[in-house]
Parts: sequence; C-alpha cells; structure tokens
Amino acid sequence: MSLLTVEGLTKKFGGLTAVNDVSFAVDEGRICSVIGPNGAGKSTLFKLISSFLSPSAGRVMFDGKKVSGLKPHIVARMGIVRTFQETTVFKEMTAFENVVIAHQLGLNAGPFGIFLGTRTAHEDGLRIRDSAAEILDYLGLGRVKDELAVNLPHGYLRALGIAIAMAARPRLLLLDEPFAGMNPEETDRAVEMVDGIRKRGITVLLVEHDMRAVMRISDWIVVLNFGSKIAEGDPESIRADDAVIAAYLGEDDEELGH
Ligand SMILES: Nc1ncnc2c1ncn2[C@@H]1O[C@H](COP(=O)(O)OP(=O)(O)OP(=O)(O)O)[C@@H](O)[C@H]1O
Repeated sequence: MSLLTVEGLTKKFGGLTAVNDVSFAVDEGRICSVIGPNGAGKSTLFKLISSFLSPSAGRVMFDGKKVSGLKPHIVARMGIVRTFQETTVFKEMTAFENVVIAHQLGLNAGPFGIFLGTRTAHEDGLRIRDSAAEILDYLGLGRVKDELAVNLPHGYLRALGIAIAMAARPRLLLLDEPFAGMNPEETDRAVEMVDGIRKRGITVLLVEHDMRAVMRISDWIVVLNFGSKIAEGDPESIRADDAVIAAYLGEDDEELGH
C-alpha cells in the first residue's frame, strides 16, 4: 500500500510555477528518489511534502490522511521527518548527547517531568539512552558516539544529522541531498546507512544530485524538469528514458551514471 501519495501538486511563486501538477506515490518500505536538473522544483516539492509550504493546488496524503495545510510539527509527529541540517547539530556536545536531546521530542513525561525527576522521566531517560545508542550503532556511529560533534569529519556529521532525525521515529524519512560533498568512500558508507534505515522498515524519500548513488540505492525514481514530472520508474528504465536523457543534456555526462 502507498504510504505517501502526491496528487496534482502545484506551487506557484508569483508568475513562476516551481512545481506543476505533480503526482506520484511511494510504497511503504521503499526508497524513492526525486531527481532533476537545477531549479527543477525538487526542494520545493520536499517543502510541500513536509508542509513547510502550502500548495497552490493539489494535496499530499500520508497514510490515508491529508497533510497539506497542517503545521510542520504536526506532520513530523504523524511520521514525516526531514533530516536536520548540520547547523542544528549541537557542536559542543557529543554525538550521543545530540541524539538523546533529539529523543526528548517524543518524551511521555515532557520537559517538566524531567525537571522534577519523576519516575516516568527516569524510565524515559533509560529508554532514551538505550534507543540513542542503538540508532548510533546501526548508523555506523557507535565508534564516535562520545566524540564532540565539532570534531567529527563531514561524513559523520551528516550521519549524525540523520541519527537526530531517526530519534523522532519517522515512518517516512526525507533526505535532502544526503550524499552532497561526500568522497566516494563516504558515499559508500552513506548508501549502506540509507539501506540500513530501509531494512528497519522506514520508507525513504530523497532528493539527490549524485546519480551513481541514486541509481544504486533507489527502488523508484521520480524525475522533475521545470516543475513538471517528466518520468518515473525503476533505475533501469529511468537511465534509458529519452525525456530524462534530453533533460540532462548539457549537464555533466557523469550525471546519469553512464
Ligand atoms: N520562495 C521562493 N520564492 C520564489 N521562487 C522560488 C522560491 N523557492 C524556489 N523558487 C524558484 O522555484 C524554482 C524551483 O526551485 P527549487 O529550489 O525547488 O529547485 P531544485 O530542483 O531544488 O533546484 P536545485 O537542484 O538547484 O536545488 C526555481 O526557479 C526557484 O528559483
């Protein structure tokens, strides 16, 4: 069954149509990538799905419920979680402390409970520490969990951003260019990490420029150009799609992983 359905989604900024009548669906437990040349509307589509923007027309449905028009924090509680930019990582705290703090979003006892040291807060505290350690482990950050974030190399800092998002218990994780600026070794590790997230039953939607990584990791690819969907399909069919090849003409030959 589709977890996410995008129906006739349109976003206009003044005279410019950034996203134009886009429809697609993402099945539960799959990895779907949105690709397209610069300015194609990928970031705008992401903001519409996470409800940081409201559509001019169309709607986003998540698990059968309408998401468009709801506040972003409500949508996050429903299970659509975006990765946090590196700037929202607390650099002077350890990786572990960062994920523990992120967990407090989902606390039963709430901030006052923690303050008063109630039993629920104590139990939550233990549960959170276990869960934070587990997330760091399966994202390959177990080794560096006690390092200060400020000392982590770029690839690990990115992974920490994903660990922080995982602490919010997403059902759908939105990854904005997870492989950007990574060297091949970091990309390999990140691809494995995203695959590990999917293996835990979490659906992943990502926007990415690194075509080699996209082709390796995606079950399904949606291609945008000038705001419109020009193709969707599995990696093999997208690689061979004439409209997609034409859209990328003039861009770097490497782009489609040929
Ligand atoms: N807040 C805004 N106000 C006006 N125009 C905007 C706004 N946000 C995006 N746009 C325009 O909408 C179009 C789509 O932009 P968007 O950032 O969604 O594309 P993109 O595919 O993510 O691009 P890139 O790959 O370069 O990040 C662009 O022409 C952009 O200039």
